[in-house]
Amino acid sequence: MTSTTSSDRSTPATERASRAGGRGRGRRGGEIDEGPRARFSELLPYLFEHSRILWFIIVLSILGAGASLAQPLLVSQVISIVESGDSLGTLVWGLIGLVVVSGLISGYQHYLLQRTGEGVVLSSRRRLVSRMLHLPVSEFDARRTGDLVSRVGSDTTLLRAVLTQGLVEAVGGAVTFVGALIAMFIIDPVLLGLTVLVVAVSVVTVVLLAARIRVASARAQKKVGDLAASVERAISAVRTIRAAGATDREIRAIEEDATGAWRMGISVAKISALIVPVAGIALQVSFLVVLGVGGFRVASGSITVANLVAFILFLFMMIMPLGQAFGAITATNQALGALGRIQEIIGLPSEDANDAEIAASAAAPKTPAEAQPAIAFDDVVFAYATRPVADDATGGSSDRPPVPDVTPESASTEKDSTAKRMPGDPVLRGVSFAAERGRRTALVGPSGAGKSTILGLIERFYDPASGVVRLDGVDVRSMPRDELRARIGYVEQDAPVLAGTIRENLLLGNPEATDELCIDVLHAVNLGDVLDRDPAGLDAPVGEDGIMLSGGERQRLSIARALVAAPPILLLDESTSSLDGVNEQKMRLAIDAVAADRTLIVIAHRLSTVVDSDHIVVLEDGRVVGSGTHSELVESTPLYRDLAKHQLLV
Ligand SMILES: Nc1ncnc2c1ncn2[C@@H]1O[C@H](COP(=O)(O)OP(=O)(O)OP(=O)(O)O)[C@@H](O)[C@H]1O
Repeated sequence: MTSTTSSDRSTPATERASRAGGRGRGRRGGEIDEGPRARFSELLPYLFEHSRILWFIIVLSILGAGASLAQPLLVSQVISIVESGDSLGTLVWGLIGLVVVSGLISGYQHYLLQRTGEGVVLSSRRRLVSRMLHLPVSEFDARRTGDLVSRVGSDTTLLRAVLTQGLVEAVGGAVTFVGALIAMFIIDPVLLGLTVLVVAVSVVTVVLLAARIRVASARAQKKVGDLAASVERAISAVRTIRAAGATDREIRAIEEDATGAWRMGISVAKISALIVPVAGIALQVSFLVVLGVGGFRVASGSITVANLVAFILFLFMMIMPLGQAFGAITATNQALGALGRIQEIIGLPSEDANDAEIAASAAAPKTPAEAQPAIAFDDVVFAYATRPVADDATGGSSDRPPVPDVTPESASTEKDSTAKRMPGDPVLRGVSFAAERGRRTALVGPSGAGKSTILGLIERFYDPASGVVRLDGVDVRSMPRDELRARIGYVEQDAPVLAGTIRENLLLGNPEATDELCIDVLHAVNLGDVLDRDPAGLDAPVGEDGIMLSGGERQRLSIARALVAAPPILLLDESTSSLDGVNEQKMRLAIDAVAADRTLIVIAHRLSTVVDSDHIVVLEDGRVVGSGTHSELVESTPLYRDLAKHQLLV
């Protein structure tokens, strides 16, 4: 493992790189692109999921439109009857009834739309989260956690607006619009001609502005992602930041991101502020034109007063849906901006996308499983994929991270072990070793030698560029990942304790585990006393990141979590953090208990943990430079001898 802090460990490589280069994109003035964009057709599947209810809402809005359209006709009749001095009879009641019915329809429709909007948000979140948690681990190396969280929390909510702010209502609005247009044509085609002229100008303006809304909205969402990433970074490292006296600097940096988000939000607001009054202005200008010209036409006897009133009411009805349509255009464009960010993740291949292909090319076992070591590495070469920081800086691109072109030849090129490794250079360069079944194998070597990477390849977080990793003689690439991982317990270096209770942590890998098993395992790793501390026992909370436990307890709880699943093979990446004598002793006893009946591969930073291992593999700069028992290695391997000397073991 590299000597990073635990908070660094949990943050992707490109973020670390971008921090080093000046804290990322928001700071590099001017280079903001609008990121991924979605097409309208990509939005449709989300709407089609609710097609039944949407059809029902459309029918309701057509009914509502009919009820609204009937009102001016009734009003016109009322005026004519009043003018002729006849009795109004039931006409007024009919009018009142119509107003009530259209109010009820619109209220119910509004509720259904909100509900369906929430449904769209829910399904987009489901798809996004399900894909996100199945992405290859390398994707998380290259993306910012806060930005991913913001896609789930914030971008998805913009999809709701498509429904609640118009798209479906616009369908009913279209009926009202067309109905009003026809009625106005019948009443007075000349007045209608003038009205259409005014309205056409406003429609063209809105269409031109709409495209800019989408771009501005996508930028705004991306800025919100930046903000979330910065906040996540500051909160996850809050202690380090406080201790370093960097709180105010972090606040300023976050404020910069918040201001960036605000600025983009203002851009959206400015464009929509242009769109919203366009409908109002269209209404006012057409109203004035109709009133002025209509007055003349009434005076000249071309139309009656009752018809002019009906025309004006229809005019309102025609303009109102236009406002809805403008709202729908704005909301849809905003949603498409957000959908681009959602689809970017959903469109990424999942971890197991190419598994069938890879499995077909995997090496077949040559000897029966029983005769094979539990884990074997055969001339394994591996390099981490590189992704330019700029990509991350634009919120990540949908391109796959470039896979480095590593060949066994390039990997075996003799290199000074002190030479600086460049991104994309192999981290493992022809590693071969075997971990025998039921034995304890230790991996030791300087920081950055590639020890944790080896465990990552066993778990298939990554696949080798060449060479084979075998489990019981079978190429791990030919096994379903679930099956592979079910046979292996993995305790990461500084393994995270999940916020929640002790029980929730223990049941992570085995939800069926009984309380007895959990308690036994806690005792096995010397954690029995945490149960006595809180009357809640297994249900005692551990705090965010296990903050209510000591460093040593957190490590042992992580081991206990792996043990509850009773894996035949356990990979243990010992923490680099120093433990006091008592804790180290407890840790050693825990490892002994763990090793008793299973294959254990342990990465040891303290040689004292591994001197009595059955087999020790010494790594340096991605190569195996020695293997054997402690006493053999002290004799045969200078690097091991030095390490042992440093740690006062010889
Ligand atoms: N996710 C990653 N993306 C890119 N490079 C990585 C990643 N993880 C590790 N590396 C690099 O690979 C090299 C080997 O790292 P690894 O963590 O395997 O070393 P290690 O021997 O376990 O170190 P340590 O003893 O400090 O934990 C290091 O140079 C490290 O910077």
